[in-house]
Amino acid sequence: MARGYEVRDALVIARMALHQAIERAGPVNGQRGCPRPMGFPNGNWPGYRDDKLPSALNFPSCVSEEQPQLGLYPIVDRAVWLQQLLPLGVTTIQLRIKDLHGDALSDEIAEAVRIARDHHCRLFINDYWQLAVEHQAYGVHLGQEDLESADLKAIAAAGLRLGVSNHCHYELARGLALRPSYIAVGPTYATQTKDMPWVPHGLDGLQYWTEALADFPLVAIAGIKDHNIGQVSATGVSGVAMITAITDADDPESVTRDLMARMANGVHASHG
Ligand SMILES: Cc1ncc(COP(=O)(O)OP(=O)(O)O)c(N)n1
Ligand SMILES: Cc1ncsc1CCOP(=O)(O)O
Repeated sequence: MARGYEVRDALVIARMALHQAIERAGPVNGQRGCPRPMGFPNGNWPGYRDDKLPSALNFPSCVSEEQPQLGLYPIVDRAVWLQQLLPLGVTTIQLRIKDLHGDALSDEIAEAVRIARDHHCRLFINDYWQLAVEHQAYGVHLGQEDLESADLKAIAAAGLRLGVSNHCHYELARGLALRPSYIAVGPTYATQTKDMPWVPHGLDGLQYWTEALADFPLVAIAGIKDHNIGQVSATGVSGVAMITAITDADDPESVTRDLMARMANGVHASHG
């Protein structure tokens, strides 16, 4: 807490530190049981039990030998974007609709699922998990506050993948307990696209998450653009999610090609 963490984060970090110290404890100078000096804990996540959430549902993996990374992960609000972006080689995309209801919403999701299937693209539906299940989308993306209202068991039983948003140690302990298919962490940088009451983690923060969450495909989000995607990618994240860098571009197709190239080349291309 002296470092400015909230109480819940501080408790998670303290548990990680304690368990990591115990795990690393060993003979020092012939004396047994002395904890080895260590820095900030980057593993030994505490098990988190929440009466309102099921645990360890083991959602299917979203990476495979053929598609080992999530890659560039555009987030769009209409199926027509999939028609435009998937032929370019985008292999992961999210449909995040905030302004449709009823049949219009359902039709838009059905259309996106159809296009994604034709292109063998991993389509995650934001929030609308029932419609994602109904139309057999590839996966669902949920925020922390959505986790309690969604029927996570039904999503898992239908074989859909799950991605979860996380912003801090406490949320990660909670999110990890579900064994989701990927873990999104952010904000990496400041963004105007969504109100975020969190201090941006920056590249150092993101690098820390990649070490602390080495077993999970990680997705970075917020404020990621052409000038920083190379460095973001070089931290070792599996996916790089973005909205406005693509959707506000004058030429979204050319920008998407450029972003994919910069991602593939890692930090080298970001200086180009
Ligand atoms: C990849 C990815 N990461 C984070 C979010 C944000 O999701 P959520 O917290 O549910 O907020 P809204 O998107 O519903 O505003 C995301 N959609 N995708
Ligand atoms: C939906 C969402 N969740 C966390 S940040 C964000 C918006 C990211 O948008 P941008 O890529 O334009 O910064």
